[in-house]
Amino acid sequence: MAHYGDFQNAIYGAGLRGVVPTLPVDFATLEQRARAALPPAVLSYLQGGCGDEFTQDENARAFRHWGLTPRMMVDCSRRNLSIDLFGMTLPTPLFMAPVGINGICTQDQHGDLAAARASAITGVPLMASTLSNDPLETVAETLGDTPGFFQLYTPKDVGVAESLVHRAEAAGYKAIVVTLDTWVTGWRPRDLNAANFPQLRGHVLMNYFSDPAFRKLLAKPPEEDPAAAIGAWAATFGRVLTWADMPWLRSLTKLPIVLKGICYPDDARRAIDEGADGIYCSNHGGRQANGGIAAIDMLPGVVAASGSTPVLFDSGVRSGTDVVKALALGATAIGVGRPYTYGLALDGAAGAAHVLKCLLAEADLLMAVNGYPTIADVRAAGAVRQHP
Ligand SMILES: Cc1cc2nc3c(=O)[nH]c(=O)nc-3n(C[C@H](O)[C@H](O)[C@H](O)COP(=O)(O)O)c2cc1C
Ligand SMILES: O=C(O)C(=O)c1ccccc1
Repeated sequence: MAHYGDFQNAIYGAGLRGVVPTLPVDFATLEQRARAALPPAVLSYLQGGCGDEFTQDENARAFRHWGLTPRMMVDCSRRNLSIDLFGMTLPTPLFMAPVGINGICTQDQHGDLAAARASAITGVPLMASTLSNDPLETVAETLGDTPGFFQLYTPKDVGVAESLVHRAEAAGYKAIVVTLDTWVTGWRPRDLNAANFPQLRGHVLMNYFSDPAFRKLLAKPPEEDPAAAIGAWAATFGRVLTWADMPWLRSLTKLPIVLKGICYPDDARRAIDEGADGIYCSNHGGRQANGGIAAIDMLPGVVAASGSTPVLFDSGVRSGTDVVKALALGATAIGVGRPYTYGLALDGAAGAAHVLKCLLAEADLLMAVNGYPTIADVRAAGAVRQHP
């Protein structure tokens, strides 16, 4: 039986033939390489966060104060990393978080398709962002047999919102993930100092420009008057959602609805009462609000409040060890953002797939050494808060 950890043997084996990995296997070196390779405007948008980036830094740092407990004399010669989510069995708990700038992270400007190919290669689901350089239908086709999820930025215009959801359902996505924390952009000094916001330069707006309901809002098609189309996008981009919108959202689709950005137990309980099928505990990687608590420290409370409803998690996951820790704290599935996008920027689909394989190999080997043959065992072992 093949294991994700076998990637390690493959690397050492290649070393015997004088071949070392083209991309690093750790996040710090990967980020360093991406810093050198990316155009400054893309890098600052991708790497930066809100305010002085306290929350962003805390997201990653806080994983350090959670510790795992090894269990010995357990037969871990076979590991099963699979999880059940929304009636599907997925091979691993990992997924690619929605990153609305994937499109411009590859030189061909089709980074969304490269991310989808990485998903097809690895079996790690992609949560496709509303912000994309390729229409959601083309992204869905590129996923192959790997299930995908669609992340919705809910437009103010009801017709465009409904059209996006219906298109996602028709294209075969398995859930609609509604992002709650980004109807307005957080204060991002790196981008502000460079006066750079990619969407306002016309990037990653193809889901809107290809949408029949959006096109009806325009006097001329986007191909003829891009500036007016960008203006129409900016005008409709961010609907302020409240609980009163839940019946409407529910009425749009039979697909599971996941609410992204829930970090507080009462909000998780309310979301479930209002009909959400999944809770997504995330602080948007520290890009939206500064001054908050690290997302991983909010996870246990959200899990406790969510009962049997699945809890997806992201923000600050940088290694396979982080993946296992988030599982131990009760998350059902773990999203990763910047790390795979750096891989994408450095080597397209192969680069993103490399990053995902490294995360899975490290997680699998940690489970092997620590005596956790399944994800249920990881959860049962839990994680201990060790020091501040
Ligand atoms: C450049 C960039 C663009 C993002 N775009 C979106 C998006 O379009 N939709 C969304 O819901 N979240 C978006 N996010 C947030 C991610 O889905 C995720 O919550 C975050 O990146 C997780 O943190 P990490 O980068 O520390 O892994 C974006 C994040 C980054 C870094
Ligand atoms: O950059 C982001 O994190 C993001 O998702 C976004 C998208 C549109 C407007 C503001 C932020």
